[in-house]
Amino acid sequence: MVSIGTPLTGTAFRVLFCGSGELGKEVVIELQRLGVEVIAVDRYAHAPAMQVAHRSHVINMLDPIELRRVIELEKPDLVVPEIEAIATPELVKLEEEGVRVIPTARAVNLTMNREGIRRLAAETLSLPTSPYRFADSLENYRKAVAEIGMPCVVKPVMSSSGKGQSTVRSDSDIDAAWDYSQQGGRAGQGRVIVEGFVDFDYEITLLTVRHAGGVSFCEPVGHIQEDGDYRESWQPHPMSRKALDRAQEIADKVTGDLGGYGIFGVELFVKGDDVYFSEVSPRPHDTGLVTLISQDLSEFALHARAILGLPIPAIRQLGPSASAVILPTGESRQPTFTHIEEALKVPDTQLRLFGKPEIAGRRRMGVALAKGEDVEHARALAREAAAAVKVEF
Ligand SMILES: Nc1ncnc2c1ncn2[C@@H]1O[C@H](COP(=O)(O)OP(=O)(O)OP(=O)(O)O)[C@@H](O)[C@H]1O
Ligand SMILES: NCC(=O)N[C@@H]1O[C@H](COP(=O)([O-])[O-])[C@@H](O)[C@H]1O
Ligand SMILES: [Mg+2]
Repeated sequence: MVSIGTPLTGTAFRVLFCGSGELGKEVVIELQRLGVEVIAVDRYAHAPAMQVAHRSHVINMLDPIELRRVIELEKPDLVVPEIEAIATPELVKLEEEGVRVIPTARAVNLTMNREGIRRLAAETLSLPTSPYRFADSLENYRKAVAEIGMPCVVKPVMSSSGKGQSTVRSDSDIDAAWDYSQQGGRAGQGRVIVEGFVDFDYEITLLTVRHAGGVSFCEPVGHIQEDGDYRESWQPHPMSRKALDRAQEIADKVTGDLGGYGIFGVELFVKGDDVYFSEVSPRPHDTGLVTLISQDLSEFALHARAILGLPIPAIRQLGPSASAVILPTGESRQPTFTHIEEALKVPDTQLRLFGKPEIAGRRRMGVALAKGEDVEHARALAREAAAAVKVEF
């Protein structure tokens, strides 16, 4: 039996977030609705999820000592990783000592490093992936590129949202891609993955939720990425029965191995009826922001329910829907958003402004959401709404 006490008292059910960005913010809101006490942690103050949590801590989450200190101080019922950049081996130790990590410390540790999850998927679970090599010196990297062939995609093993990622199309790109990867990694320099370029027809995120009642899949989320970072997503993405079956099989296998309760974003490339595993987030996925408008239970609500051990008897898809990011470039510690009236004048359009306290360069600050007559219509409305919002620095 699940029991939830009263926040800020001795009976509270307490959840601690490692990472407090826009994805965590929506999960925190869902947990608040269920009367859960929430503690938000991140590397900087006033992060989005901190603004809706009961309290927060600012620490270097890559430092195992600081991470342990905060978890031992707060003694949460659940620790919910929200980003990859955490001292995950320390979470493995803490789990052995009885701390509950969502979905499992092993899942979080394996997926924070591309090498862990890629070897698990391709070598242990025999799932189809792009060909790949790992390298940690310029010399080995050049060898890896020669073996994989061009075009190929180079990524730091520890990075996300496309940071440090580039595609090598000709000899003249080779050294530049290495240099770029050495600047873009999040935790330490060096190791990269070189992946054969998959010439896919389309790519999807298959949101997969593992919960007390079993495994449920959301309708496939289609998306477009630029520079390795998401720009637009939509749901449902049309797929052949065969490709969808294959996608669900892959998602079931990989999330089954990672284990635990929660939502997973399984990233897949599809060519004809062939499906290739790319990577998986053991947490809500940015492309899944579309579910804020496209489903009765968003991926964030599903995560909240699953981690609490609550039932998910059905997930209702509400029709063709899309999201488009608000991704300005500028410098400010107090950006202002205007022309919001423009963005919201169309029926079935919504906006999320994340409330990030600073922008230095390019940063995702919000997202526009829309429903339409079909996916193309919804995409056009979401793009228009996102473009209408002006940011003043
Ligand atoms: N091997 C590949 N072949 C073709 N395209 C690729 C390949 N690897 C990555 N891409 C493209 O780059 C995008 C980002 O790649 P990937 O998901 O590995 O990066 P990421 O930094 O983990 O991004 P995120 O954190 O947003 O998931 C993919 O969604 C896809 O569009
Ligand atoms: N693809 C992963 C992803 O979208 N993660 C989301 O972005 C935040 C970091 O944003 P920031 O870089 O603007 O601080 C993370 O905290 C998470 O919510
Ligand atoms: Mg990805």
